[in-house]
Amino acid sequence: ASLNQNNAYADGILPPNPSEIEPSPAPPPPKVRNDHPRTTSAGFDPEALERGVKALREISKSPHGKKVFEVIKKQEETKQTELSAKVAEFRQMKAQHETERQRIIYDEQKKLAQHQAQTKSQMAKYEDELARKRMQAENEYHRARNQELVKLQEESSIRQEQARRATEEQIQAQRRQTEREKAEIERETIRVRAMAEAEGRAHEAKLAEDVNRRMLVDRANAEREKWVAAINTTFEHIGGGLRAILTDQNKLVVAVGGVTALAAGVYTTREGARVIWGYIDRILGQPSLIRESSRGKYPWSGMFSRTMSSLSRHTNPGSALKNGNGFGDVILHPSLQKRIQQLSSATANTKAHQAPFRNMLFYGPPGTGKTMAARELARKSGLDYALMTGGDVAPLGPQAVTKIHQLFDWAKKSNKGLLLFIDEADAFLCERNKTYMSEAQRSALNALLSRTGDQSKDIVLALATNRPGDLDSAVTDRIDEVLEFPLPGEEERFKLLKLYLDKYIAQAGSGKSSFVKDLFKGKPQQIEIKGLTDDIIKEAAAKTEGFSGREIAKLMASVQAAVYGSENCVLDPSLFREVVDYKVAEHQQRIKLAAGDKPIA
Ligand SMILES: Nc1ncnc2c1ncn2[C@@H]1O[C@H](COP(=O)(O)OP(=O)(O)OP(=O)(O)O)[C@@H](O)[C@H]1O
Repeated sequence: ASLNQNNAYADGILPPNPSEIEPSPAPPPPKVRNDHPRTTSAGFDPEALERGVKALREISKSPHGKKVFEVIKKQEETKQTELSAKVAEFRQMKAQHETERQRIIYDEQKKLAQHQAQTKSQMAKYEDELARKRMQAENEYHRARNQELVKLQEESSIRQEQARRATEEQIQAQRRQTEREKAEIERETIRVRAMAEAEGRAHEAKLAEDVNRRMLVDRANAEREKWVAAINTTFEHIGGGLRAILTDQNKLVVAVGGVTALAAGVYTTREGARVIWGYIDRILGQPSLIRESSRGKYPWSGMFSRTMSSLSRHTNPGSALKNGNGFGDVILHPSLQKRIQQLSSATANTKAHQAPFRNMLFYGPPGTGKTMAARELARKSGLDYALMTGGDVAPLGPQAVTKIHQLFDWAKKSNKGLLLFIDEADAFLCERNKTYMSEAQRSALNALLSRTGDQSKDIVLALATNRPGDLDSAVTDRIDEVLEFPLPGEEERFKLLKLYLDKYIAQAGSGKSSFVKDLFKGKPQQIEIKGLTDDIIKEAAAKTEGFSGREIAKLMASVQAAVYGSENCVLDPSLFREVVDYKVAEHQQRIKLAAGDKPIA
């Protein structure tokens, strides 16, 4: 039985049972109270053993002893049978386990195969996808390339078109140039003819003059002889006198003393006059920084011009109201004009109430009428005005500070109050921490700042600049009114064209031009204007978009020159249009050059 049991353990069917491996101990005998235990020195109590031996002896003596052993044997056999059944049962279970394991392995392998098949199909799908994407990318690339090629072709055709247009324009420009040259040659021919005629006339005059000259020479000879005789007589007298002086010592001393005293007197008078004049000039004269002033160089020098201007205002009362709004010859956008008018009346009232003046800043592109507006503003507000240019300060070097103080001292002397207009203010009043600014310039700016620190009752400061952003912050802080002067709009250009047409062409050679000019230089030739309607001028105003007031004035001066260069001094629409077109092309060319473009050959 123990052998079978051991086999079952070895097969792993039965778990080892300690109770079965060790023989089960005999049931413990009933405990008897031992009041006097006999124990050895090692603590062993042999009493229980003795009781067991006694019980075994009793069993062997008993008649049923044999039976007891047999019962035990039978019990042992029953136990072994049970154990064999259990072993068989465990073997069956093991077989079942094996079957189950095989099934699981089979299932696992099946799953693995399925998984592999799935992976394979996914791989195939992925590769297919990749191939499709590759094809798509290739298609995209081809399409982009095609587009690029199309674009390049388009650009090349545009370039060809531009080149064709440029060539056409060049041909046209050359044609225009040829026409202009032809006109020039014609003009030159007329001029040469006129000169030849003039020369002929001059030759005739010369011949007549020769006869006159001969007569004059005869008369002059007679006159000369008369004078020579007179001089000879005079020198004879002087010689006699000198001889008398040299021979008489007293007379010689008196003569030498007299001449020396005379020379010393002349020298002293001349130097004294120079010193006194310098002093008067310093006290009363206009500072050198002022380029133009309504006060004149000396207090008395403006009298004549003031009288003349008031006379002309009386004889020609419309002169100040030329553009129909009482603003002289200045043509501005109505809103700007209104603002300046308000400012001038405010300034006039300020002066009447002895209140401090307000400083102004005019900014905008060059030639838009800033200086003219400042002059008009001063005139309308009843102030004197003085004009200086910021660019004049730097060349003065260390003297600039003195000159600035001199300027403000002079300005303070005006009884009416003075509008000090500083043109190109950015050249002088630019940011102080700029590296290229010299020490002298910085000091001059500081001098101006110190003189304008408080609100003044004598001086209105009006600054004009094309670059307001460059001004020093301390300067802009002193500004009360800021006015922008934009390029003239179409309506303003029309008015400007009419104004300068009237000034340079209609009035050219008429009695309205300056009296003094007429007196000394002779009248210019009168120009005849034919068929120049308002519509043609409006057309020119539309074409001259982007022109400043100065450019329009120059355009009309060019029209005047073209008219004088023409055969009969007549201004007709075709000549007017020709000059306008030429000037517009010139303006465009200038803009292109300014933008860094190359000029068209
Ligand atoms: N608004 C305008 N009305 C009439 N004429 C004008 C006007 N603007 C400019 N002009 C003409 O241009 C010339 C220059 O004008 P002005 O000196 O007033 O311009 P500006 O703005 O002060 O120019 P800059 O900034 O170059 O000093 C004038 O003499 C005048 O012939």
